[in-house]
Amino acid sequence: MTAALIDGKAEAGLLLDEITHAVENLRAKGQRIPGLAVILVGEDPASQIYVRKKREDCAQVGFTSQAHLLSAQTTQHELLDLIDRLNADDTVDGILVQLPVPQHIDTETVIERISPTKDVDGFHPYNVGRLSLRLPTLRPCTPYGIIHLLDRAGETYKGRHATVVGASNIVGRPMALELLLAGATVTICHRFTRNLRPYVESADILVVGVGKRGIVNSDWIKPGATVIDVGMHRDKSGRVTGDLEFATARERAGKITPVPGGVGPMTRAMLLQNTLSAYTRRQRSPE
Ligand SMILES: Nc1nc2c(c(=O)[nH]1)N[C@@H](CN(C=O)c1ccc(C(=O)N[C@@H](CCC(=O)O)C(=O)O)cc1)CN2
Ligand SMILES: [Mg+2]
Repeated sequence: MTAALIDGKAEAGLLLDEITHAVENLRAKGQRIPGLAVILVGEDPASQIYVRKKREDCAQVGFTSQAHLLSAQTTQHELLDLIDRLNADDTVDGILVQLPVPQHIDTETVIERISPTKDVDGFHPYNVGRLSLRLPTLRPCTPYGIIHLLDRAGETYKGRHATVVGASNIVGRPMALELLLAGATVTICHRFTRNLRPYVESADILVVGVGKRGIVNSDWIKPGATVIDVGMHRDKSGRVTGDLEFATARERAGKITPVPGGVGPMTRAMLLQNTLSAYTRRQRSPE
């Protein structure tokens, strides 16, 4: 069997078209346009590229955007001050701090400073708590994008076993909450899981977001399973690959996301979707 490809790039493009259309409608009615503020601390080259792409995405759909590119020496106090100003700025609907931040800054303190109503990354404990209580509001972009891709691929959840490998705050944990919300029976595997193999072998839906190649063996994939690879690795020649050995995984799976062109583009699209949702909520009930 050769798995059908889940085309994240194409799906993201469709969603961006819908958002563009929504912005055109707002413009036609003379209403305010949604705005995103992106903060980058330091000069990490990959983060610089992601921030630039996020601003290009905003321009494409017609959102306003501001970039705050701060030096690596920025103090936590200065960063929190900026977040306070953006929280109070009525033209800003979404605020995101590109991760990782430098060592001297505490990630959790920064995330908690962002108003939950503007937390378009969906990382604030308020928004993660709401997701865990089946009251999703602003949802972490990568898992939300994966659910979008699974839904569009006709996936069903009730009575199905979903295994999530990796328990990070950005991917694994919220992914498990999303799959639970959708009705799947969910297993989360992490660094203390002794024997990964049986959990992978029994997964109807497998999400791998470990950040390392070779942890999950593609030979373990249940024939016909739906496989989502969240990993992203760049080799010396610049080639981008996922956590899984793709050729073998594709021979076993029923449906599979490629890397690049799977989860990544959908993550970016969901950020815009969240910004539009934050805008709509704030228009309805401004603070
Ligand atoms: N504040 C946040 N920080 C980080 C997040 C996040 O969601 N919010 N996620 C990652 C980085 N990231 C977005 O910020 C991101 C990374 C990669 C892609 C992507 O589209 N990847 C492409 C391949 C890229 C390439 O070819 O260079 C793909 O998979 O097709 C999107 C978003 C950590 N930080
Ligand atoms: Mg830190």
